Amino acid sequence: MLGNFDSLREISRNARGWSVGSLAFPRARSWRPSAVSSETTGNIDSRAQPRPQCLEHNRDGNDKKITRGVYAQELEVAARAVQLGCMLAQRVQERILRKEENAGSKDDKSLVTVADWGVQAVVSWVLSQAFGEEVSIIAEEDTKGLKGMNGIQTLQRVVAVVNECLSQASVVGLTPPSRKLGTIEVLRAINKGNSEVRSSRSWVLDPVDGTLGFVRGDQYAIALGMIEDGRVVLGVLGCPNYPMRPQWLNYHQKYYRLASKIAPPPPGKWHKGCVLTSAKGAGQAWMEPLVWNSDGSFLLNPPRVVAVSPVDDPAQATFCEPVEKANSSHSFTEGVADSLGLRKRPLRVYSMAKYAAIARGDAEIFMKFARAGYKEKIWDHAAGVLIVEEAGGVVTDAGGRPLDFSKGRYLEGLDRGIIVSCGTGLHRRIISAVDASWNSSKL
Ligand SMILES: Nc1ncnc2c1ncn2[C@@H]1O[C@H](COP(=O)(O)OS(=O)(=O)O)[C@@H](OP(=O)(O)O)[C@H]1O
Ligand SMILES: [Mg+2]
Repeated sequence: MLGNFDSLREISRNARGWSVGSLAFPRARSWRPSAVSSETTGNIDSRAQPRPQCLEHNRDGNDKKITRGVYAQELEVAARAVQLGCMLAQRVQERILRKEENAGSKDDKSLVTVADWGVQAVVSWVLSQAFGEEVSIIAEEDTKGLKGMNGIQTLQRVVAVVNECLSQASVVGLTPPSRKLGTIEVLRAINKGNSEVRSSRSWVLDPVDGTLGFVRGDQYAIALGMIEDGRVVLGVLGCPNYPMRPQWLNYHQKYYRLASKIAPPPPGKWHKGCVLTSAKGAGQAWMEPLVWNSDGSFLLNPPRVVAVSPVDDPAQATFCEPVEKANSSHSFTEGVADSLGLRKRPLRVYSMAKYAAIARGDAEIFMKFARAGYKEKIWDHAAGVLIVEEAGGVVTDAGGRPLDFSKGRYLEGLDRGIIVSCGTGLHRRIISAVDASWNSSKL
């Protein structure tokens, strides 16, 4: 196993592929031409863009590799880890909807499920295999809820789903562990998410962002970022239920599921689910569609470039916000929307799928104004901010300052709220509108 990130430069390449730590990546894994056909990608996006130049074709034409700057290897590992997390979470969500699994609550009364712990264990395991046991991971979950009489049964289900998922790691091009992980190993993997923040490099993980949406069968996200010297340098955002047709974002997933029962999507074609990726300085963001199989696994599709919307006229803009007004004041954003001249009704979506909507150009604005005293956590924003910025968007607090990821687990010093938009012109207008409405608001 490689001991540290510097060792990544020593990544070994051989005839079969390459490896990072003890993870082997087969040479022609997910970007074989067979997985690239329009049959499997479906009607991905009417705004689909030409293949990015960063997708290099090898001379034999049978193998494609992605080079995404200095963080290419980290991004590759992170994307695979999040894809595995998507598989795990989606299976648990199905079980919750079939009432075979349920959610519990944490000390702060927020929801937690087998998927929150399971995804954290899987992502942490993959990162440790790739970058060594001393990798620093700052993640949302701890193992308190897995202790005691009540916790032990949940823990058994977490261990089972983690092993179920890791046994299928080859779906994402990773080598499954040689034997099942034991309870102690799973607990250790989850606990690794409580590392101290490092000044050099720390991974930041929200294993299931938007847990409320998750248990309600709706949108949620798996968000993994990497912070280096206080700046987010890499982001991967898995959105397993993100619809191929963005207009479906307006509806709860239960309608989508109903429609899918009446007219099932053709097998092997993309209809929902994607993983967005980018790295600092790439100047681009990518989306990998997930083509779900009936057994809860998926086919990987080649990444394609996504970009923010070119719209800068507020009258044409769509703005998104959290579903729960406890998480962001709907009445305040209504006032801002009014004074900005936004005409469309707000798009209320659970989780960081809102960042995905901005990066993909499906919406132009995302605003979040939490109640006074609430401290935003870095894992709820890191991956989304990086992806939106690299896709051409802007993210600041309401004072127009970049979010500060250098102060530990929280976004310290945040001025009022978070504003995400597709461009600087629109962004300036939003900030002015927020200023104009602020003093008369009760926030
Ligand atoms: N009181 C309060 N105010 C502001 N924000 C809060 C608050 N409580 C929680 N959270 C964080 O919001 C995350 C969920 O954000 P969403 O945009 O998905 O909200 S919503 O569920 O659609 O309303 C949610 O992320 P998850 O815990 O991962 O679901 C929290 O980190
Ligand atoms: Mg969250």
